[in-house]
Amino acid sequence: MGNDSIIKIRDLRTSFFTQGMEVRAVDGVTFDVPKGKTLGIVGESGSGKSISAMSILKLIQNPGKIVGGEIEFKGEDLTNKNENEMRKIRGNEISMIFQEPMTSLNPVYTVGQQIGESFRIHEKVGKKEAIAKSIDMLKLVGIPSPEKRVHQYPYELSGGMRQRVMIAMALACNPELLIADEPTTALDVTIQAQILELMKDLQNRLGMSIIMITHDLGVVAETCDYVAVMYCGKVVEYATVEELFANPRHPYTVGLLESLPRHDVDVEGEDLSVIRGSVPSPANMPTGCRFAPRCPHASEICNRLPDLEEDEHGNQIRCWIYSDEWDGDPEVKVHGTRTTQG
Ligand SMILES: Nc1ncnc2c1ncn2[C@@H]1O[C@H](COP(=O)(O)OP(=O)(O)OP(=O)(O)O)[C@@H](O)[C@H]1O
Ligand code: NI
Repeated sequence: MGNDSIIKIRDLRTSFFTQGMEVRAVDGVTFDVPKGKTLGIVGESGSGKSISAMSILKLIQNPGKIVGGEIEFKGEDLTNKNENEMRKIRGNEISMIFQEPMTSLNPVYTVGQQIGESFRIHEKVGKKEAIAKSIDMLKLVGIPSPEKRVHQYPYELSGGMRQRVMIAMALACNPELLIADEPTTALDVTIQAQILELMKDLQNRLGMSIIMITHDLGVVAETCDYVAVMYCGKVVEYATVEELFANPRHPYTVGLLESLPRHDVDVEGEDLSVIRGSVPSPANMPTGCRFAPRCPHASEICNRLPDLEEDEHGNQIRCWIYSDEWDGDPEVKVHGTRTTQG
């Protein structure tokens, strides 16, 4: 990967300090986003996906704090930048789409004022030109009658329209990196498919890189080139989307895939295989592999924390099974970590 990455995250750590305790929301996260590609970040609720994204933009607020690591964007470490420098990067070189469009759009400004603000700040254009450019953006994201819509307020639009406006805002500055945090979760499936299609199309035309945060593996399969699987603030597996689905290595990834409803087999009356147990609480975090208490293959060595190691395919896996030191069932190493026949 290396040099053709738009952003390289190295050992990123973000913690919240509450009630005399350190909650390590992001606990040593490492990943790259190759230029012009889409990286999906998946994982159960609370695994640190959104906090990772907010850390990249340095939007973490008290009692949260980035406590370590590097965020190398176009060769520069963002962790060293001050608020002024970050403001020039946000909504310019890197922009973000948040999950809930209604809370991210300002109810007292028109669509055009909000999209246009980006042009006025970053390109220093006048009011009229900003509106004209906003209309172009609305066209780009497929909003009908943009000349009318540009003067409307957020409450006058449907949920799908508002999410398109959010995308238009995020794209107004022609960002090199777009971070989309569950951009379609709140929308119905038809609109969801349209929005994802639109993002892909815009990526092809504008050449931007995307970080797509989702817990929907269907969305990942449709939109991503690479995937980082997160568990308890750590990346446990990083692979191309093809490899991840065809050849998942980490037992947690396998569990996620096995918990997907399958359309090819009749599962009626059968329990869907879901990962046993639940995510450990921050106060009770295992010191070894975070997934060990839920892992069907856990062995003695899993009491130690495994590193994220690259294998011969360039995939990265944080699991002892794939190391020379593996002391558990040797069969697992040979036949993989699947618990059911695939
Ligand atoms: N304001 C806060 N104060 C204390 N802890 C926080 C705060 N915000 C987040 N956390 C901690 O960070 C962890 C990761 O949160 P994050 O929002 O990144 O999860 P996520 O993977 O995006 O989950 P979801 O899929 O539900 O959006 C949480 O489990 C929580 O322990
Ligand atoms: Ni989140």
